[in-house]
Amino acid sequence: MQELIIQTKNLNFNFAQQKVLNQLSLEVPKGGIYGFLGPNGSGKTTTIKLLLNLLKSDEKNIFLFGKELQENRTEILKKIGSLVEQPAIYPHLTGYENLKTRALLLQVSKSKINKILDIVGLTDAANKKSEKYSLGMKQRLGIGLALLDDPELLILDEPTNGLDPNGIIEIRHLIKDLAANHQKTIFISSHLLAEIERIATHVGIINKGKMLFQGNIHELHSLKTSLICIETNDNEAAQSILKSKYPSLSLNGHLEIPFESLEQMGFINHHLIQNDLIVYSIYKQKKDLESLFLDITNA
Ligand SMILES: Nc1ncnc2c1ncn2[C@@H]1O[C@H](COP(=O)(O)OP(=O)(O)OP(=O)(O)O)[C@@H](O)[C@H]1O
Repeated sequence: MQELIIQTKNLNFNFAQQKVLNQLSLEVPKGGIYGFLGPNGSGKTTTIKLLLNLLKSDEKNIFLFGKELQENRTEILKKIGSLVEQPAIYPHLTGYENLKTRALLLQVSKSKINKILDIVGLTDAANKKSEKYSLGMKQRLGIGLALLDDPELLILDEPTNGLDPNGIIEIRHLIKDLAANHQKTIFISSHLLAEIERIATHVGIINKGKMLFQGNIHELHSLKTSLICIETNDNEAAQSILKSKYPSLSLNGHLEIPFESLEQMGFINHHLIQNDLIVYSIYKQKKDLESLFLDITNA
């Protein structure tokens, strides 16, 4: 079995009377990029704060690097770099100076700074005041600060929030590079399925504090059912012709029928033509993850 870097076992958490996390069991394997997906208010930040011991759970059911968090707090937290909400950056200092200040605090050698600037793509902007940085550059500096102590695990809370497309692409490349070339395990939260789909090796989907799906990205993809989309010269007539054989058929501008086989597509095409309809198009379409996510979260 794969080594788990983060594991929670039926984690619960309340804010006053509000149940925010409900029996949440996370399993984050070593070396992966785990996308933690959920709509706003679903409990992602609360989970992250619990993992970082910024919030405390009474239950001893959070394990990092195979050890219980409360009893091994110092040892565990030393191996984690994080970016939660805004990066803690001094705006009047340059990128280099921000890293140097943190390096002094952590007693990390200054020689690491240039390497980190290179990893996060800020070498050219190293001597620019960080207040002049774009939001994406600030996020990358924040990740650079989190990397200073060479953590094994990086926890990033919605790092692409508010970024322009270019900024999002740069963070995406950085995260992939950190996992592939720097042996980091990365836990990243997001409310954007398309974003997570592009980078994650594993996915957990939560809603209202409950885990709805957890698995690797291939398992998520295989959940997607394909549809046959059909356009004809008279979709309503086509609907009544096909309805008895395909009761789950739906009409959304075009006809949609769950895909079974290529033979089935051929049969439908033939059947419609035999009934004097003109078939403009008939094609197989994979249900996109966005609609899958809606299906799961509305379940
Ligand atoms: N300090 C707090 N006191 C009381 N309730 C809180 C507190 N922090 C969060 N909550 C509530 O807990 C629930 C989960 O919030 P959380 O921030 O964990 O969600 P999230 O998935 O990270 O959402 P977002 O993407 O909007 O940050 C929400 O209903 C929120 O209002």
